[in-house]
Amino acid sequence: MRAVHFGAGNIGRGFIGALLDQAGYETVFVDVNDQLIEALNDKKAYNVILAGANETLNVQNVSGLNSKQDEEKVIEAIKEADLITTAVGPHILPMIAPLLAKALKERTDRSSSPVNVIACENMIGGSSLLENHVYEGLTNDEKSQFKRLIGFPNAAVDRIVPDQNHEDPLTVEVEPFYEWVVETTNIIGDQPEVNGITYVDDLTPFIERKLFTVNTGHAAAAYLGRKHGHQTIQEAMEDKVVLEKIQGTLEETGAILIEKYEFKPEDHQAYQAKILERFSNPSLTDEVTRVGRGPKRKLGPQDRLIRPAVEYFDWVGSEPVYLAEVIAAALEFNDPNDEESQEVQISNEKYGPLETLKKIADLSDSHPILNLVEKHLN
Ligand SMILES: NC(=O)c1ccc[n+]([C@@H]2O[C@H](COP(=O)([O-])OP(=O)(O)OC[C@H]3O[C@@H](n4cnc5c(N)ncnc54)[C@H](O)[C@@H]3O)[C@@H](O)[C@H]2O)c1
Ligand SMILES: O=P(O)(O)OC[C@@H](O)[C@@H](O)[C@H](O)[C@H](O)CO
Repeated sequence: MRAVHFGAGNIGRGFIGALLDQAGYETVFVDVNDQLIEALNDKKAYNVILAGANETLNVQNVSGLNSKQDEEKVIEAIKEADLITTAVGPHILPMIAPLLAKALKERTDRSSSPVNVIACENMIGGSSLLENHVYEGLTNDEKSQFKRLIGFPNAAVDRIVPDQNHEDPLTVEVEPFYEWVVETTNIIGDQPEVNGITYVDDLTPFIERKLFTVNTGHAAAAYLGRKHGHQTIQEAMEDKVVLEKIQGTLEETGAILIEKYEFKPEDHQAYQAKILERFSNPSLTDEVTRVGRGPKRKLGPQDRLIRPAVEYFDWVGSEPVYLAEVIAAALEFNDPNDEESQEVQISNEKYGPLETLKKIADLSDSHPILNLVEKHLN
């Protein structure tokens, strides 16, 4: 079986690539990083170290292509693929869509064999977003052909993979835990057979539980950790003041999730506890700058901070004070190497942080979250 995976980065190599190899796929990684592509073609294998578990997986049957320089080869690989996956980041999905569309058009012109495209990104509806971008340049006939042959099932992926620093650029150290949930609704043809994928009929509770617990908690640790002078998530978790605020934030998102999806409170508490333990994993060093990257995206209306903060008023009927503090810290997150954080800082200076927040988070002038956030702004 053959897979094409866009994004040979941390989650691409450390999670999706590893599971695809175990399931018997030959994987072509498509990326723009020449160092990674050359190393993949040179070695045809790489190591995934399970941090703290004393276990290393050797992932084989892999190769690399550059999405800009090897366009024809990417198209050929997509024509032959049994599965297509991505882990490039939500902002890159629109950029890979034109090449994907071109390749899928050539594929559907010649073959009636169906294929599924699974976006493994931290967002709600990642595959649907990619599908919309892929459909942008299609004629109505092409759209109906795609509807018949190309599935875009949405997914939730969970595994903490920090930024890497090894002599071999392909080696990747990951936490042992993982979860990959795929929605059956939009699958065309057979479900991809990958050990480790859990298929569900409705992804909504799974993606919301993951994004608004793992990623909201992580964002709290990163932004409040940075504010309190910490370099890593592990250091932030050791600071009692920060930890208490992370726990408070998770209680707020938990209250919404329990109410909305009727999760048993004790099950959700166990889920939260497991996540806090994962954040503290002493075998990992996860920089607050990685976890806090892209604050503009993370302050978006559907993302991990604003969506639960806004929903808290309706579902719980009181004020999300911890979420408000994290939102304020996200607005103040200043990493010179992070383009989005710099954009936010420039906007803060020009228009003020509340105006910046209103614009990024698409909030009305009178939204009650604004007053709560203001209390925590320096
Ligand atoms: N790292 C984690 O802990 C983790 C866990 C779950 C989900 N995710 C999600 O997975 C996605 C990737 O995150 P990551 O941590 O692996 O990031 P990363 O930066 O390590 O990897 C992204 C890869 O995409 C490549 N890329 C960029 N532009 C491209 C293009 N036009 N075509 C092909 N490849 C391109 C980059 O060169 C890089 O190798 C994100 O959506 C992230 O939210 C990450
Ligand atoms: O990848 P982002 O930027 O959306 O979020 C940063 C981290 O919270 C994230 O990568 C987690 O490590 C991951 O989602 C764990 O499953």
